[in-house]
Amino acid sequence: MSKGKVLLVLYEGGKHAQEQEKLLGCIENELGVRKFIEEQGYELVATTDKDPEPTSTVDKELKDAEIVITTPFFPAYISRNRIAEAPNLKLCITAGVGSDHVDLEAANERKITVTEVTGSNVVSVAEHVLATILVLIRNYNGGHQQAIDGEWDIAGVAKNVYDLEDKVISTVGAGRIGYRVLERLVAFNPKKLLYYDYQELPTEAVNRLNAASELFNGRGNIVQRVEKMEDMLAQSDVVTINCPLHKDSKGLFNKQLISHMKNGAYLVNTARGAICVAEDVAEAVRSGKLAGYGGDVWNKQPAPKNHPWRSMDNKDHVGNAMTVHISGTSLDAQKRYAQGVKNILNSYFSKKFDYRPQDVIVQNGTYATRAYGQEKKSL
Ligand SMILES: NC(=O)C1=CN([C@@H]2O[C@H](COP(=O)(O)OP(=O)(O)OC[C@H]3O[C@@H](n4cnc5c(N)ncnc54)[C@H](O)[C@@H]3O)[C@@H](O)[C@H]2O)C=CC1
Repeated sequence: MSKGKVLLVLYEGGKHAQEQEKLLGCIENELGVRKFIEEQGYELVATTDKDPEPTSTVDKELKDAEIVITTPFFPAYISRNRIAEAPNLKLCITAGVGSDHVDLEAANERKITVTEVTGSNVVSVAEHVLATILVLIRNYNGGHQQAIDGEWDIAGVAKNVYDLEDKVISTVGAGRIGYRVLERLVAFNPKKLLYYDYQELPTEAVNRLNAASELFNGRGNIVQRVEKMEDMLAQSDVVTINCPLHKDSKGLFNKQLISHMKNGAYLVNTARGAICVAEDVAEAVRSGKLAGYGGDVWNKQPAPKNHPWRSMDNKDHVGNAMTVHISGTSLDAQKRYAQGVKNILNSYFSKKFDYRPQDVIVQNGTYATRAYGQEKKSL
């Protein structure tokens, strides 16, 4: 019987892979799973060659791969066409969180299991959200640029510097990351913390945030769920997006929705680039409608050199806080999701299929989570 094949698609580490052995998420270090996979009698094929369909190495190897491991940081799109050309495919594993690069409907039709390492990088992302908000509202880039350019124009920087304290901050999506963002924001004494999510936060989770704000800031009752997105946006100084990419959230933040935001608000997106319409966001920053946009996710990754978010800025050149897709791949997160991938592989190889319930996105032809759209029913 021929060996089963595991296909692993990761980004290139180059010299960094030698310099930093903790960089498990790059192709050279292969999440540290090669020995384990080969001990199970499987073949491991690792590649960075994921585009274009249908002539890439990914396409060639999918023809007989049983398992495919991909990562959101360098997404190999497991499209409907690729699934159709992968007759042996049984399991997709996301090394990280967010499996929108897999066509979940097509996976369900084939009863392919799609898993991810839920929670492995939610703190990492929440910290990056806070950092991005602060870079923007503190006009950090403006001050730093002056410092390294030998300038000293205080007014030129201060005119775009605000405190986060006493502001209204909202999250689109109050799941594992969205909630951790709200937790961390309490320390900044916000006026209100709003969320928009078709899944309501448990009462105890809301009470916990309000109690913390009462304890630290002397003001409780700051958390509110807003039923209508536009109402939330109209009162928010800062909006952070923390929902998955699916058919209802794709292109959600377009010119029309952005028009409901406060003039001079900040928008932070560490969820998925395609939740925002790239050119509409760039135009909102250029026009000053948005005081700034920041995040680490792009609608195409790697982002082309001429992507509008690489050059967009406002008249004071302080409206852009973009980074490449790194928030969920800190070295701490890589250690967690590499271990999580190994645990999922073990559940598969052992034929127990005893995956952690929270790691399963789709299985046996149905959704195992409600996070990918309101109408999705849990198992
Ligand atoms: N930048 C990065 O490195 C990372 C990005 N992510 C992204 O963040 C997303 C969220 O991650 P988690 O919080 O762990 O997921 P989660 O599943 O715990 O929470 C997502 C929440 O969004 C809600 N939601 C779904 N569609 C919505 C919509 N249209 N409007 C409002 N809320 C909606 C769901 O009901 C759920 O409560 C992931 O799907 C992924 O795309 C996750 C990890 C790393």
